[in-house]
Amino acid sequence: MKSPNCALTIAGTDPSGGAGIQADLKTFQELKTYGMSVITSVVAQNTTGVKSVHHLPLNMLSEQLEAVESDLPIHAFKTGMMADVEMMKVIKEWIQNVKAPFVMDPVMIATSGDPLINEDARIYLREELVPLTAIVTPNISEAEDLTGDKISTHEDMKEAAKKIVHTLGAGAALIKGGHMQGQAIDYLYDGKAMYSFATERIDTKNTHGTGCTYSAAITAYLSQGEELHKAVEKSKHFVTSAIRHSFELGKGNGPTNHWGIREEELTGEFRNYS
Ligand SMILES: Nc1ncnc2c1ncn2[C@@H]1O[C@H](COP(=O)(O)OP(=O)(O)OP(=O)(O)O)[C@@H](O)[C@H]1O
Ligand SMILES: Cc1ncc(COP(=O)(O)O)c(N)n1
Repeated sequence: MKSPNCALTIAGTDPSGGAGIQADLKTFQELKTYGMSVITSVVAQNTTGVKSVHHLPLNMLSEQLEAVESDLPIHAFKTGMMADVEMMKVIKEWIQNVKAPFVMDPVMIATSGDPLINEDARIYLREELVPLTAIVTPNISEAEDLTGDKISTHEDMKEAAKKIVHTLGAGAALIKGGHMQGQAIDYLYDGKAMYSFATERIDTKNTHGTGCTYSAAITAYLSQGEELHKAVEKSKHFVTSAIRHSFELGKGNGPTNHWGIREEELTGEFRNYS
């Protein structure tokens, strides 16, 4: 059998299975991508919020990265929760030797409102890691944090995407509009063109892990050699299906359904995107 495309996630955990490493691996699997994972922090969390966090020792982080990289191919990788500057320094050093597209989900705050990264780390992430990315995928508040500009309109979202590429040095920026009013519209700017991806807003509170799932899907498609804007288009489709078929599980914001896209294939429910 031919060897598969391989994707790696470097992120924190979610024992309730909807976000973090667990969401990433489920997404890779659904998209026929061999999934690998390096854990940064063990997070005691569920659909209602974060209870406590344990950061792995730095040597365990670098040894996990080395274990994967020295033995298996990495066709694309993503980062999620990286809680402090020391961890980011280890990851940055490792990235210098890896020739694969880097997808950064600049995780700062969980859907529940709990912070997942400290203040110094936000600055390091912006100045040292964003310039290494193929694409960075902030939601509105993360884009505001990265650019220092308030975002109230769709024009503001597009300006933020341009600033993240031209001023901060990202390869591309995808600004996610899940927290805006009206349709769920995301903007992708790759340094040349601006693309928009729009879907209807699904009336649900069960959006735990949408950001993780979306960026993991982009990573999976890039590992398959898909062009960036096509990878985002297909991933938007994937995450929308996951939200549309999300689960009423737990007492808070329930998780998305990583096999939602399969439900739609079965029922022929595909939607169009622009
Ligand atoms: N209710 C919804 N209906 C349809 N699409 C949605 C909805 N909420 C979010 N999305 C979409 O889900 C994706 C994730 O966007 P969002 O802005 O929620 O990211 P995030 O804030 O990182 O995720 P999270 O809310 O899990 O932290 C985007 O494509 C967004 O447009
Ligand atoms: C370990 C970890 N990483 C990221 C998130 C963000 O998840 P969400 O997509 O719900 O904001 C999370 N809750 N936990």
